[in-house]
Amino acid sequence: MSSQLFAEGQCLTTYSCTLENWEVPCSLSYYWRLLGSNQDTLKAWNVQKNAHLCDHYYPACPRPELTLGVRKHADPLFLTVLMQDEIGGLQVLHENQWVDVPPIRGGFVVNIRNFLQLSEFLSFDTVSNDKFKSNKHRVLANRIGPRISVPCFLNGPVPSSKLYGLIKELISEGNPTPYREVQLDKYIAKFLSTGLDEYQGLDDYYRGKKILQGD
Ligand SMILES: O=C(O)CCC(=O)C(=O)O
Ligand SMILES: [Fe+2]
Repeated sequence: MSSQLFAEGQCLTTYSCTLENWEVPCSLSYYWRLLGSNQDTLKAWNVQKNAHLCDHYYPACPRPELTLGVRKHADPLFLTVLMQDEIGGLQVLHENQWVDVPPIRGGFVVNIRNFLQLSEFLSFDTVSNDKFKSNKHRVLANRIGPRISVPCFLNGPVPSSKLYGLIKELISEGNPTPYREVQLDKYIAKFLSTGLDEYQGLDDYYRGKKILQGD
């Protein structure tokens, strides 16, 4: 029987309370501190305000070799905190190899998402950037199932035509960003209208490259 974790009554309630009390205030502040930015910018971007929980339900698959649970992708906005059940199947792309992310009871997976990578580009040199990058991941289909996972997406600002990218106090002449500013509504529209594994994320905003249609 799968998903014992989620069958234990209070699990989701506990999870969302934990996120509310711990994750949102702490983990984002932590990344923000690593950026060298102050908490006012974090508040100004409303990163902590716009989070949602999502349930993924992966039925048992009789021919897992023919398909995937979720195709390769990087999450688009700030941070994802994910609780997965004991079935497993999540993999992360590391040095061109797919590496299993085994479920750890009571543990969360934290994915850096593209927007946090963009912010990070504003504050560190290229070497540091490589350490603090949004990751590509996927989920394998499994004969055993169902598998359940519950990501909490910390989305940051509500999509609008406002431009994001430069954390002004972190920019200096010797530390320019390779990315143009991002208009969040266009960025999200492109994410939603593109196949997960075709989605180029921040590549569209890399300076010198042709950007979105109509830009
Ligand atoms: O189900 C999982 O473990 C990961 C799902 C995922 O990658 C996502 O929701 O963005
Ligand atoms: Fe994801």
